[in-house]
Amino acid sequence: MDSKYLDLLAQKYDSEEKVANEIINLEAILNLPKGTEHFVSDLHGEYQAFQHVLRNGSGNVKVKIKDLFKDELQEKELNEFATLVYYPEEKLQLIKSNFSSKQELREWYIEIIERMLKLVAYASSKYTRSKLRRALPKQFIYIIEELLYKTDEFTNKKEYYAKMVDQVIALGQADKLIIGLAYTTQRLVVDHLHVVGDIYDRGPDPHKIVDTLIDYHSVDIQWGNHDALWIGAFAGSKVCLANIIRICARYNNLDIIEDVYGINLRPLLNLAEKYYDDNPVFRPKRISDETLTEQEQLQITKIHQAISMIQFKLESPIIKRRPCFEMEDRLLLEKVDYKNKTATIHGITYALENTCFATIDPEQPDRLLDEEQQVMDKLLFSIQHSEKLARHMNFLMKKGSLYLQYNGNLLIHGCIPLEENGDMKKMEIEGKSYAGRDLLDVFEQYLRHAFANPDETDDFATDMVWYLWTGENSSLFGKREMTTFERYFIKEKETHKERKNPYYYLREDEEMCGRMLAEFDLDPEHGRIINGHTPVKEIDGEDPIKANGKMIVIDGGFSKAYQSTTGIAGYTLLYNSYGMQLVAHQKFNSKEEVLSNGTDVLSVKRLVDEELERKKVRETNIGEKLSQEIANLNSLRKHRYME
Ligand SMILES: O=P(O)(O)OC[C@H]1O[C@](O)(COP(=O)(O)O)[C@@H](O)[C@@H]1O
Ligand SMILES: [Mn+2]
Repeated sequence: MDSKYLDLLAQKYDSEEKVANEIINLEAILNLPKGTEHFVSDLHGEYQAFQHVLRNGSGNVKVKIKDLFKDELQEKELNEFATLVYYPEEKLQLIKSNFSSKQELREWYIEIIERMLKLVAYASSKYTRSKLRRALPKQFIYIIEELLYKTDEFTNKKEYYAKMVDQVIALGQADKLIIGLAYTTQRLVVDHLHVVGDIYDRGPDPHKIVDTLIDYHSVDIQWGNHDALWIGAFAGSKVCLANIIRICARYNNLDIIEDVYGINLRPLLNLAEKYYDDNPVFRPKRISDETLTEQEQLQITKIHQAISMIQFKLESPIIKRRPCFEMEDRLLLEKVDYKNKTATIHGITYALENTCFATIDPEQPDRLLDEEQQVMDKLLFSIQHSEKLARHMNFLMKKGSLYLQYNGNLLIHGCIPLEENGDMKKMEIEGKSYAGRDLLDVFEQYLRHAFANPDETDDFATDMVWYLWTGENSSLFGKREMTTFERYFIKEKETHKERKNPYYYLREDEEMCGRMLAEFDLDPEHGRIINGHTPVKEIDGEDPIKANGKMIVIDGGFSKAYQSTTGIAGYTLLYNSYGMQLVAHQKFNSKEEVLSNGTDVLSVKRLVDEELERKKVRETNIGEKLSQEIANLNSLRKHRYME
């Protein structure tokens, strides 16, 4: 071992006892059961539903409550208590309004505090005390620890404990203590969270999800295609920017752009008002409850058209300057016969409907009008100067990656591009050929380069981020082409089809999954691939657990827009020391509903795999790091304190 490193270590552990202490501590931790990992994906802006699964730990909180109290509490009381743990602030208000006397309330407090303490003790039983301490509400650490670790076999301290709780209540601190204990429980049931992509688009509150993740105790993200699109916009890609605005308009979410991220849409609106009219296919999708006025709908419809046409125009020069993207098929504006309103695609001529080509010069269909150019310049400037967006995108970059190997599993949003015969699909980039893991690594390098150089807007790296959104070989997209243009303007459904990469049927095969795991240096025998991106249609009998459990697809439709296709409201995956369980969530209506009638979203658990022996920290990624630390400490001990 490097002697300089030992010197540094010796500064921290400046006596043999200190070194020994730390070794004892770490060795002991290695023998604890592994922490619970929680996987979610395709959240698509559905903050409330996401909050709910986070707060109930995908049903884990309820399990713990039942374990502890099933003999003493009725079903209704169990549910009430669970709701108190999920939404302590609101539930406390509701419950407290039912008490008529102070005495009644006081008795209730005593009972609930006792119950909460039992729950925290149980939920933390597989963690160290120091980990529990970190999860406790700061202002109550001392009191909670006293109450949690009360060992009063000689009953000398009975009154002392009772007085403590009494005083908490008398001094008006009971609510805060209960709230703190509820959040501690939530935090303890999930040790680490994985978000397997697609936080953004379609739903109303992606920013609130990111804010929650920023404050979350332990999290990583595997970017989804929609997340990459937002990163791309912030990194300077105008075509990515046009796409995010288009999708926000389509789903009636322009306030995310305008109010949340502070981007002025006025110039775009002016342009839209000037060139566009009503158009049925560009009307916003009605997925939010609030009703828009006719005037507002019309405005969005016009913006939607304006930004879509800008998007189509912006795609063209990129396709032309990047032959390696092999996207010439997508030069659709050039395939249009503007006089006859038809387009010839793959040799077939189709009539175009609901067109909005007012800003198109048929001679140069991809030329932006000066006005369009100016609008995009302004939009790009303000998106790149949005402080809030900067904070959110920096976070996605810091915690995110294209894929992740974690505790033996491969986490990836979309796919590993494959040939039909199962070979890794090759892509030629700047004169070099890449496939499999190398391809994904080079994609990630470009994305990071683009992000680090926001002033370069037309360079290869920035174009590459757009390719990740829509290119055939993109591991995030995984389809032959994105048929946005066709779906707006052509009636014939055959043109809407987006052919999937062979990965999506090959992943049903166990051996193929093993090959992909091996490509990422993971053990095919024990590892699994955790995927998002393609909604699993339970409604049609599709199984999210594929390839004999080697492949788990957890896109179950948090996105309300997709729930009618999937038939459920999202999957989450839990991986604790006993094994893996997939949880299928039923439709989540609202927090208010949970609060008022105590009903929880019914979740159905399915066992993916049961460990024969409980998995320990030693066998995890963190365990590996700790073992390395132990080795270093042993070497310090040997070379500095024993020789
Ligand atoms: O349902 P919408 O809003 O039209 O979006 C459809 C588009 O979204 C995509 O499915 C990509 O989004 P996902 O990553 O959520 O699948 C495209 O392939 C498709 O063109
Ligand atoms: Mn996706």
